[in-house]
Amino acid sequence: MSKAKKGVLLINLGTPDSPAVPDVKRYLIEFLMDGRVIDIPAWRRALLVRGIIVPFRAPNSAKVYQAIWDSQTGSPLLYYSRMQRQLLQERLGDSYHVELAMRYQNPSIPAALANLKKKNVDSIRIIPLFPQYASATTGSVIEKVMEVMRGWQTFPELSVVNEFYDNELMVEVFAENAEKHRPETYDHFLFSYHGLPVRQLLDVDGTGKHVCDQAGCRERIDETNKFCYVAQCYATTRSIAGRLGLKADDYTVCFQSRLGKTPWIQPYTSDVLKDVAARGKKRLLVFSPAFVADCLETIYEIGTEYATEFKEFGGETVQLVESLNDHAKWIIALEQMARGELTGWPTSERLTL
Ligand SMILES: C=CC1=C(C)c2cc3[nH]c(cc4nc(cc5[nH]c(cc1n2)c(C)c5CCC(=O)O)C(CCC(=O)O)=C4C)c(C)c3C=C
Ligand SMILES: [Fe+2]
Ligand SMILES: [Fe+2]
Repeated sequence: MSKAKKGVLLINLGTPDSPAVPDVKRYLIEFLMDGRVIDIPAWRRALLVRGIIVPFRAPNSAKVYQAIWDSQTGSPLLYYSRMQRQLLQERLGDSYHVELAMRYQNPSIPAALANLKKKNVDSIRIIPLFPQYASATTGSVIEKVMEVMRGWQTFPELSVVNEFYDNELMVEVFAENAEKHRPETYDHFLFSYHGLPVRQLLDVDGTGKHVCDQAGCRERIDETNKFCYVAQCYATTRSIAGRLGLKADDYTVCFQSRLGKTPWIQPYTSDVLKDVAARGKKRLLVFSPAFVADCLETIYEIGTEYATEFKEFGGETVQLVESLNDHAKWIIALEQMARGELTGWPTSERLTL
């Protein structure tokens, strides 16, 4: 008789099945029809997404996906995610079964959960692959898992790693990857996180009125703002900057990938690029610690688009710091999360950063 196993489910955001326009359209529709991503009434979302955003955006997105798509390995996000799953399975050994899913498209969450069910696992540890908690990412993953499992008759023990923004090994890998580029040869550092509409943060403290600048989210993280994406992004930044010995003046935190006209978290990366170029900075080293794998947002948006913009503003170089990808220490961090050695809940000591 085979022995009982523990289940682990890694979940990242998702990528199209191919960079062809119909596949990119299907991906964008599933992604942007998620009410946690475009958080407006369903009928308005349907009109906006199906009638305006997807028809206009898909051809251009497809071109960008074609630019980053590898002829052998396909989407970088899926390639590194598969590698992370494989390496984690090797570290955990036979008593664990590790599945990978994407919130949108494939491999799907229903398929991964069906595999775990077939294995009759004792427990499932869900690890959304987003260091900082956001309703649009981790929240959406949790909601989808709940929706799929609703019909199950028996439930294994369930747990979720909500966030790992202050994971020491993660910080160490970003710092080591930066050191390969000789940070002393750069004159400024950016920490560019994926942005969010500001209204998606209003309820992070349960008041419905949260305002990051009043709550001090850029300066500290504590019991009052522990679920705030902005507070977690700044906390990650302080940890990486501290590990590299950077002073507050040496770096700027910014937020990229704005979509639509509503206010998103500021400062926007484009504005910061303009500002630092105007201050005479020529060489930028850019961290992207909202992602655990290189993807369209790092390789193309930072490595190509922002690099071009910075040159137009008078700068010279934008160097992206490689993401966690298949780094051995990152796989150990995943192993610790999978084994429950790190719950993802910050302890009181870790809260005072
Ligand atoms: C921290 C992770 C992410 C957050 C937060 C997030 C929010 C968010 N994203 C969009 C719209 C788009 N994002 C797109 C790509 C994309 N986004 C993330 C991660 C986060 N998104 C990743 C990892 C990727 C890349 C996937 C890949 O295949 O490499 C895209 C698609 C590409 C494009 O057309 O630009 C869109 C659209 C919104 C609206 C949002 C918050 C509400
Ligand atoms: Fe995104
Ligand atoms: Fe905040």
